[in-house]
Amino acid sequence: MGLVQLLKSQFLSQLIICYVFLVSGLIVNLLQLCTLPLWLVSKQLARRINIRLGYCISSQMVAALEWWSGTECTLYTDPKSYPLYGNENAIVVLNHSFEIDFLCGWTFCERFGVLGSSKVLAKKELSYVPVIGWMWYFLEIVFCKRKWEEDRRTVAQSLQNLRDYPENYWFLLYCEGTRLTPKKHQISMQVAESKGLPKLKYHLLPRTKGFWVTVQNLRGAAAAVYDSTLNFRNNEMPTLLGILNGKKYHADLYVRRIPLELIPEDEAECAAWLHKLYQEKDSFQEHYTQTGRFPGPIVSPPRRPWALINWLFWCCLLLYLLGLLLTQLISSGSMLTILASLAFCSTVSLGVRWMIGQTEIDRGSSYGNKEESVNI
Ligand SMILES: CC/C=C\C/C=C\C/C=C\C/C=C\C/C=C\C/C=C\CCC(=O)SCCNC(=O)CCNC(=O)[C@H](O)C(C)(C)COP(=O)(O)OP(=O)(O)OC[C@H]1O[C@@H](n2cnc3c(N)ncnc32)[C@H](O)[C@@H]1OP(=O)(O)O
Ligand SMILES: CCCCCCCCCCCCCCCC(=O)OC[C@@H](O)COP(=O)(O)O
Repeated sequence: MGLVQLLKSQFLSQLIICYVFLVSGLIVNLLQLCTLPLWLVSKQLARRINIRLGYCISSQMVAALEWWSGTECTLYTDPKSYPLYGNENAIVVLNHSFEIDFLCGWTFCERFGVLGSSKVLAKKELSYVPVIGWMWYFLEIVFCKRKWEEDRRTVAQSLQNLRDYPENYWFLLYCEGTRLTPKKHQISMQVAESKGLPKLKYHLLPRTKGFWVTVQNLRGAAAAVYDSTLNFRNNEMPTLLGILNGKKYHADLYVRRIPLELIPEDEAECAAWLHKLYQEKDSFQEHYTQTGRFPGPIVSPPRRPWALINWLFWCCLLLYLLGLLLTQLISSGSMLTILASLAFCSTVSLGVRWMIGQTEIDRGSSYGNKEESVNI
């Protein structure tokens, strides 16, 4: 193990990264709160400011993936579609199989300049996660309870609000609705069987209602669906803790651009279209397993320096302030202050560990896990 790798694997290095993320994140959340009065005066200006503030948070995680862990992200796509990426609104359909799939998604957003404005249909529980969840309120992320009776109206309304969004965005949909586990897969395939649908080997059966409502409400605002299939080399199952440890992974993403006009308007036809899409995605994963690559040419966008620059800025600022604080603390010699500081460090460490837990499949929800949810 080299010296740099040893440094990356140290608890102290990781504690510093977490401290910078948490404190800068809370500062940004506070600044976002301050933009509230601006929404009444100029909604579009408030949105543009929040896009940049949001970038300060999400790009730190991207920088950790790209620059700290050195993870490589390869894009397989049609070179004719490539110039459109980042220059139009799009609905992204991505497989939900990995703990850091969202982070790889963010990395591609960063490389095409839409990280600050990127959107997702997220479970409501994530809105309570400090920093990320709070940031999402101001970025008009669409939350759902994964209960269609309650979601159909709120999700449609939130999507309508995005129609006049001032900057290009990608709207991410994990149509499976939850991360893949063997048990969820087994139950999901029972549902597929009961519906007379072919079984999927690598995906859960997609939930079609969210996709249909998204396509219908963003028709005319989004130009295309980006069908995206992600996998990692060497059968790796990457984790956020691995990234913080400086472990390098290699992500491969296969993207097909499908113009929105090609997607049926009728709900049942749209559902059938999505099921067919997932059967195709399954065949791409099979191809990847057999050959170690996706079909088509590689057109990879390079890393940009902005995420790293933002991260270095926050590190310098917050480590300087921490240094000042520690100097005062040591010179004061007060046992109480020293104990209070140790308590602060433990809180930061436990707080971020809890947030990382949100990304862990083993601690995932029971959604899609219960036999009673199968309508056979
Ligand atoms: C060039 C580069 C291109 C791309 C780069 C890639 C990506 C970058 C893009 C953007 C990045 C942006 C942000 C990323 C950052 C962070 C994101 C992090 C996480 C957030 C993700 C989540 O929170 S996922 C969870 C929430 N989302 C969803 O659930 C979406 C999918 N769900 C739906 O659409 C649902 O329909 C719903 C949520 C709208 C409603 O839920 P409900 O449970 O009520 O669903 P349904 O009514 O659809 O379900 C009932 C039907 O399902 C059948 N059923 C029952 N049991 C099962 C089962 N176990 N499996 C499958 N199906 C089941 C049942 O029979 C019903 O069938 P019907 O025929 O009646 O429909
Ligand atoms: C600089 C790096 C510092 C790292 C600090 C850690 C920050 C943690 C950020 C938490 C972000 C939370 C995003 C989680 C996304 C996710 O994957 O959610 C799962 C849901 O889709 C489905 O949930 P489930 O039904 O449980 O499978």
